Parts: sequence; C-alpha cells; structure tokens
Amino acid sequence: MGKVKGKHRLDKYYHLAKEQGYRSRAAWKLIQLDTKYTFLHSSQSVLDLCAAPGGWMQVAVKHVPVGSLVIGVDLDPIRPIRGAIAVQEDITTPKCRSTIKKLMAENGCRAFDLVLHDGSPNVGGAWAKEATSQNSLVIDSVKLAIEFLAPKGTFITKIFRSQDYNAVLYCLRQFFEKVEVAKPLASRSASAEIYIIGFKYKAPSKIDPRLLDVKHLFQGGQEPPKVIDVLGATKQKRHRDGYEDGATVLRKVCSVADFVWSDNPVNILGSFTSMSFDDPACLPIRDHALTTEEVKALCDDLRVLAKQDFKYLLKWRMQIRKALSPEKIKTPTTVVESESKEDGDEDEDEDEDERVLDEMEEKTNSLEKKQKKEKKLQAKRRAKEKARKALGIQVDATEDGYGDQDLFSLTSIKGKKDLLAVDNSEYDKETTEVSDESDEESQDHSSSDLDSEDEHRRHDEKIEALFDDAYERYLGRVEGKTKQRKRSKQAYLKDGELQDGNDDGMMTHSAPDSDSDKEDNEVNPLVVPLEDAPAQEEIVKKWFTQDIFAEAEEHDVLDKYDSEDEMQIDGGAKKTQKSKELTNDKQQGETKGLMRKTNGCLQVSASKTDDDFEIVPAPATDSDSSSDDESDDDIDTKAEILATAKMMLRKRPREEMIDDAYNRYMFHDDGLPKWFIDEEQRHYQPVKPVTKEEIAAMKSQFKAIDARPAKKVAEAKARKKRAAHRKLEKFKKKANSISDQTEISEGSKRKMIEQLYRKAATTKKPEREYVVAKKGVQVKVGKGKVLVDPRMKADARKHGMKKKQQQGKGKKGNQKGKGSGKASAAGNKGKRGK
Ligand SMILES: C[S@@+](CC[C@H](N)C(=O)[O-])C[C@H]1O[C@@H](n2cnc3c(N)ncnc32)[C@H](O)[C@@H]1O
Repeated sequence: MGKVKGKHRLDKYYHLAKEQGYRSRAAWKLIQLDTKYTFLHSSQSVLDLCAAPGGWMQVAVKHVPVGSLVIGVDLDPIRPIRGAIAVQEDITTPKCRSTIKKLMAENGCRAFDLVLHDGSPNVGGAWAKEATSQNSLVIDSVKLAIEFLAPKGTFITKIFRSQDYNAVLYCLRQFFEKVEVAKPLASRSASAEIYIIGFKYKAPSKIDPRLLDVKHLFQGGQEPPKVIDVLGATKQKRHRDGYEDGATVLRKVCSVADFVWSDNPVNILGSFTSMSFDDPACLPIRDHALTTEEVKALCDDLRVLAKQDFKYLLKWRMQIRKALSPEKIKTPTTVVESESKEDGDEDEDEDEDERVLDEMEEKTNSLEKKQKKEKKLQAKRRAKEKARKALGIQVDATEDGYGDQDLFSLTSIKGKKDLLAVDNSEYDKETTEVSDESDEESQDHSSSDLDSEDEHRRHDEKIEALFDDAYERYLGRVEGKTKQRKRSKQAYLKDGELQDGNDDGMMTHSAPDSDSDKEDNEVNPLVVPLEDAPAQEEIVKKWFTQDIFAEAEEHDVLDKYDSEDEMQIDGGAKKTQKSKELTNDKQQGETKGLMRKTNGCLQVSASKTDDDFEIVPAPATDSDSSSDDESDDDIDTKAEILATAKMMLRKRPREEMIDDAYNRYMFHDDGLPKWFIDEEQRHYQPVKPVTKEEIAAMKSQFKAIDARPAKKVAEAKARKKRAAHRKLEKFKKKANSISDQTEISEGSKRKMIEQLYRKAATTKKPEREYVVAKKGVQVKVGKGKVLVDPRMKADARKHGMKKKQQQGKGKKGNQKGKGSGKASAAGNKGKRGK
C-alpha cells in the first residue's frame, strides 16, 4: 500500500525532519496542515492519539500557546518530550480513556481544543485488511474525540482512501460544522492516506450509536452515488473521494439511446460504467454508419476512458443526433423530451449542441492552457535553480527568482550616475516588467476560473517550492559547505586581485581629466570597503574558538602531544582535521566532552594567543581540591556514559540517538544576538537519552562491583573452603566408622573421635620437595615438587642443615635444661630431704 522502502524512504522531508530535530517526517504533515488551516496557535490543550515516535507532539508543543497541555498516546513508548505528556496505551481500550481522564483532572483540563489522530495499524502490508483496520481505528479515535473535545474544537484524522472512506466522511459531518479533506505535500503521493479535518465540534447532546458502530457504518451507503466530472473542467477533487461504495464491483449500464437523447450527456458519462446498444431503441444508432467499432468499444467501458475519449464520444453524439433527428426516434427516456420538443425546430437543437461543444472546448482549452503555463513555469524555475546551483549561490526560499544576477550586484554600479539610473529607470523598468508579468498573471487568473481547488494547488506548489529551497540549503550545508566556502573564497580572492589590478591602473592615470576617466575612477557609493581578508590561520583560529572544540579537543590533544612545542607546530593542521570529524559527528564530540569531564585531573584549557595555541593548566579551584565531589562527579558521568552506551547496544535506541543528534543545535550560527545566546545557555538543556533511573541503576552496579572481592582472593577462599569441606567429609567418615564399632566402649570411642578431630583441626602445611632439573631431563613438577636451580637447592640444603643443627642444639639445650632442671630439682629434693 504504497509503503516506501529503501533509499526512497529518505526523501527531502526525512532529511528536513532530521535537520529540524523532528522525530518523524510525519511532523511536516501536521506543519503543512497547520499552515493551511491554522488550528495549533489557538489550541490550549491537545490530545495526540497514536503519537509515537512523537513528531506531531513536537510540532504541537512548538506551536501551541505557552503553558498549553499536550498529551500523546500510543501503543509504543514515546521518549520524553519537554512540554508534553506521553502515555503508553491502546486507544481502543477503556483503560486508555480512564488514563486520559485522570491526566486531564491532574492538569485541570476539562476538554481538549484539538484532537489529533495519525494512527496506522501494522497488519503486515495486506492492503485491504490494513485499510479496514485503519478505518476502524479512525472510528475509535472519533469516539475519543467526541468524548474529550470541547465544543467548537477541531479534530484531525488520517484515513485511507477505500470503500469505507465516504462512510467516515459521513460520520464526521454529523459531528462537525465543517469537514475538509486534505493531502499534505509531505504525504507521499503513492500512499492512500489522506487527512480529514473536522472544524467546530457540534457537541451534540444525543449521538446515534450507529454512527460509531463500525459494522453498521461501513456496510450501509449513507450518501447518494457520486457523479464523476469526466471532463475535469469543473471543480473536480483529485480522486480524493475514492471509489463510491460498491463502485469497484458493480457495473452500471445505461442505454446508448439515453446518452444520445439526454439533456445532460456529461452526467451520464460520469455516472455509468458502460453504455449498451441492446435496447431496441438503440438499433438505429447501432446500425448507423457514424457508429464505428471504436465508438462501440468506447461505450463498452467508460471507466477506462481518457478525456479525449469522452470528447470523442460527445462529438459522435452530436453527429448522430443530427443524423437521426429527422426520424425522431422515440425511446422511453426521450419521450418527455421529444414530446416537449416535437415541434421545436432543428436549428435550435443544433445551436444547443454547438453551444455545449463550444463550452466544453473552451473549458478543456483553458485547462490545457493552464497546465501548459504551469509546466512552463516549473521548467523555468528548475532551470534557474540549476543555474544558481552551478554558480554556487544559495537560494533563499523567499527570493523572487529573477534570473539576472547582475541586477543584485553592487559592483555593477560604478558611480553616482549609475546609482541614479538604477533609482530612476532600471528599477522602474524592472518593476514595470514585474508588474506587467503579475498583471498578466492576474488577468490570466481572472480569466480562468479561480476555484478554491486552484488556489489550494497554487498554495501547495508554493509550499513545495519553499520546502525544495529549504532542502537545497540543507544539502548545501551538509555536503557542499566546504566546497561553497572554497568557491566563495576563490571568488573573493579573484575580486581582490581584480581590485588590485584596477588600483594599479588608477595609479598610472596621472591626470584624471576626461569624463570617462572620472567615471572609471568613480566608486560605487554603496560599496563600503570591508576589513582585510582574514588570513588562513585567522580563519582556523576563529573556527577553533567555537565551544565544541573547547569541550572536546583538549583531552585528545593532551593524549597525542607530549610537549607544548609539538602542539604548537602541529596543532593547526591536526585541529582542522579534528574539526571536520567533530562537525560531521556531533555525538562523537559530546561523548568526548563527557570523557573529558571524567578525566578531571587532566583539565587544561586551550586558549588562543596571537602566535598560536597555548596550553594553560586550569587553575586548581576549591571544587578541584575536594576529591570526594570529584569522584562523585566521576561516578555520575561514568554511569551516564555507560547507561548511554548500554542503550546504544540496541539498534532502535541507537538509531534514535543518532537521529536526535541531527538537529538545529548542531550548527553553530554566527552573529546571533547576545541576549539569544544568553537565553539559550540558560534555558536550553539537552535532553539526555537516558533517564535518571537508568543512571542510578548503573551506579548501583558500580557499587556491587566495588563490593566484590578481587578474583584471586575469591579463588583462594574457594580453594580453602573446598579443602575444609573435603577434610570434614573425611573426618565424618572416620568418625562414623569409629562409632559403628561395637566392641569398643563408648568412652574410648569418644576419645578416639576427639583425637581424630584434633588431628583434622590442625592444618599441616604440605612438605615441599625441591627438584633440580638436569640438562636435557624433563622433570615433572606439582604435588609439592618445586623446580629450582642447583644453587638454590644447595642453599636450601645448607640452610636446612643449619636449621636442623640449630634445632638439634636447641633440643639438646632443652634436654640439658630439662636435665639440669631435673637434677636441680632432685638436688633440691635431696637438700630438703637432708
Ligand atoms: C504513523 S505513526 C504516528 C506518527 C506520529 N504522528 C508522529 O508524528 O511521530 C502511527 C502510530 O500509530 C500507533 N498505533 C496503531 N494502533 C494503535 C492503537 N490501537 N493505540 C495506540 N496507538 C496505535 C502505532 O504504534 C504508531 O506509532
């Protein structure tokens, strides 16, 4: 159903939406509808049904009066929009209704001034099914609109042109004083969608429930069948009304005689699908020589005929009428006519025919003329635009589009005389030309029938041209910015050279006597000398004074450059490269900015000096000294970065984030008034892609990570635990086997178990065996074996021997001590005994 895929999806409205920071290209549809009908500026409360991703909500917030209430509802979640409330609900459910009511009560809103509906169910491309469910979704939105709209409120809904279309129109006409149908230019022509706007809600006290019953509404034919204006000469809507109910299945046949003898043949051609020759009254017509096979074939299927074919049939009708009128064929439908005109003369009939034909000719001619003129105008516009592009001139959307570039060139005005000439004649000439043109146009307009459809079309064309221009400018900015700068610089330099040349020439004229000389020497009083052309370095410096570089560059530069000298030599070139990258990708810049913040200790600021860049360490402030604050900041920033990064792992949020990065804030406009810059700094806070909760969750993850022990410690602990567990198991086994023994007494059993427990409780270090690897011999290590070099082994042996000796001495000493102790004790005993 006209779903556009691939590259074609990314048309100019897509890019313009990105540029303006709108979340969907659909935003332009609402903008265009509002330009045409202006309903937003007077709406203090807006309910946007099926609002995700939020393009319409953004437009609404921007255009409604300050402090207005904007609520958006969708099945899908809508990322927060400042100044609007987003709700995730299904608009077909009662829960949605109660949620809206609750929000209204909370915000002191009794009814909405405007209800929008741009919903489209996704049923997987089955056109018929999609159209039906779309139109029943429309009725659901109508139900909500009826419930929540304020009297005289406005309702806008999207609908697909299908057989139910007229039913929806009929339904809305019962609720609104005025109902308009529009297809904004941003809506793809391939799409069957169209927008219905209901103005001035009647707020009826009683509503016929059948009006909101999809089954009833989409089955009954409420409106009389339509008559199509086959010649397209009268006010014809461009197939906006879709097919009349059942028109695709019903074949409506009338007799050729009816057509030939009818007063209103054009109406017949528009009302029937075919004309038959079967009626006996048609026999003379069928058998007449004028009725060729071609005429018969044309009569067979009227729905496929082009305008020329209808004209052909009408001409044939006149001829056949002339040819058959003497016979005065009477058919059921011609009875009235023939009776009333029986006595009427032939001439009158002929005159009437001629008049109708002339009228039709006139109408078709004027239509063709109009179309040709439009085509011509468009071709002219395209050619001009091409020429301008080739010249590298940016087209202003409001520009009038004159081809003569010299007209606006101040350099072509050489002196006061020229200026006067421009004042008196040139301008007059131009204006007369222009006014001539516009006169002609207005005459044309007055001569042609200026119906509202025409006005709409012209309005549409103007808007389209404006959008085209805006898009061109956007492309110019995105792609050709550098090229254009180069070109203008070259032109500038060239001008400078020429100017120099002229100066030289002027110097050689010693006596500017003659008039011509005077004229040559005269300068245009409107041309005021500009400041000297900035040098390349100055341009580069100026470029880097932009905030974005102050934020993102320093840290990178520090990483890359060890010394200030290197920085001074290379800084310009490297920065130019860097600037390109950053301009191309604002997000990258933002991320770097964040990274810079995390690296608080490396804070430096690059300031511009007369010679080159200079790195000045940032003075330590009070806040710097407080390490706690800093680490808190660090954690906050880290958490934010990681939460953002986590979101970017998923495709959709990533794409949305990238999309959001393309907005009007990515361009650094020069020459903005100071008050504007101040206000922007004060009030414009970028909406972060992550919520506070997500950042908090990330921070708590950090805490959990910090609380975890180091891996090695954890491993050692686990090993110990395993060993203890094994020991315990062993102990339990042995203890069980002891207690199972029957021949031992309970007391000795307990003693044995206690002994076993003591043994198990004392940890014995495994003895290590030092092994020296001999050359060419592979030694198995592990299980207490440690590979050492011979020296170490010798040392260890020596050390071990010394230790043993010491131990031995110690034991002997102890024994001595003990013995002497005993001896002395015995001596003491002996002494006491004596
Ligand atoms: C074309 S989009 C709307 C675009 C929106 N106007 C904008 O400017 O961003 C259609 C939306 O209708 C929503 N939708 C479809 N059926 C819905 C329902 N029953 N309840 C709520 N939303 C629904 C879809 O989730 C989808 O987001």
